[in-house]
Amino acid sequence: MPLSNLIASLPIHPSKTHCIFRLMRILIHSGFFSQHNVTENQLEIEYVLTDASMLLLKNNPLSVTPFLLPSLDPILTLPWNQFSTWFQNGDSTLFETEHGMSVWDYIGRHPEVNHSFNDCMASDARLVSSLVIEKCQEVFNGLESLVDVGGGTGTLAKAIAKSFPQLECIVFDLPHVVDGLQGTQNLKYVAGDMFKEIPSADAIILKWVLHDWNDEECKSILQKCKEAIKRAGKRGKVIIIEMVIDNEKRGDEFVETQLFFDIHMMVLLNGKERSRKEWDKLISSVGFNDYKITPVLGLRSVIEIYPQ
Ligand SMILES: C[S@@+](CC[C@H](N)C(=O)[O-])C[C@H]1O[C@@H](n2cnc3c(N)ncnc32)[C@H](O)[C@@H]1O
Ligand SMILES: O=c1cc(-c2ccc(O)cc2)oc2c(O)c(O)ccc12
Repeated sequence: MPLSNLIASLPIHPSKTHCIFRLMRILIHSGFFSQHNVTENQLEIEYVLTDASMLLLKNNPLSVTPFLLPSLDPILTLPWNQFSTWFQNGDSTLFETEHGMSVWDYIGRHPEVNHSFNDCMASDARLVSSLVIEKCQEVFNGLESLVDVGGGTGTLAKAIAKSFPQLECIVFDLPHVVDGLQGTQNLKYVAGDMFKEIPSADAIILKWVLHDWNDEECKSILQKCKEAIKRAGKRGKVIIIEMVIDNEKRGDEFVETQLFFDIHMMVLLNGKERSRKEWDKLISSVGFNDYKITPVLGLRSVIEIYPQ
């Protein structure tokens, strides 16, 4: 779209029209638009969407807007003002300093936030599911049963159950997340607490769960996963979908986004993004002796871990 059309189609005051060129200039610089033509006349500059901005379109089924918009909610932005207080008190997160309780208690007590959080996660899971199914088919070969632990409202498990109809899938999450949700022929919902007991299966999937917790909590979750796959009788595995911070192999902007997400986890959830070395230490500390990292999901990787 030429700048002249863009200005004409926006409901802005005439005194502000010159600001659109400057806004578009920084959006080009940050990769959300590119310039289609070369011209000396600003009003004739034509802008086109990039891969990044395509993901923000409302009518794109893989749109990430439902994930990004809640991030601007004051419930999530106000805790960022608490760094100074938080560094001097004993609270485990800045979220707790701001709201007086953990994210999980807050979500459990506010149904509208529970709803928006689950939508946010479902939006991310839609994008990741399409990539996992397209690029990681072999991860699911030979499996008969799978539990998506902390699987939210089941977006990822539903996509896997549909693509692999021989696979019996369970979405396991807290009662306020899964109660009342309807399963399908090869997918059911089970409510419970992953720190107590996880249903048995050949494989456990943990997408965006471990980065919510500290190392000790992750060890307890992985221990419960190990017991669950042992009870199923086969060798089994745990499939983790998370970031692997790898400064040596990745570009600066890529690592910067991962490091920023790490601070997001510090603000909200006493969790963290882990480097290759930290994953290695965590995985081996729970007696998983073999693992494979496949970095095919943009900022995230598929990490398959196997018990002894
Ligand atoms: C960040 S969300 C990830 C959701 C989903 N895996 C995804 O990536 O879209 C973490 C999930 O863990 C669940 N969770 C938190 N504590 C849990 C517990 N003790 N037992 C089971 N699930 C839990 C939350 O309810 C939430 O759905
Ligand atoms: O990006 C997020 C946001 C949240 C979140 C949203 C709404 C709330 O009231 C609290 C937290 O939680 C996240 C999360 O648990 C995660 O694993 C990744 C990203 C986010």
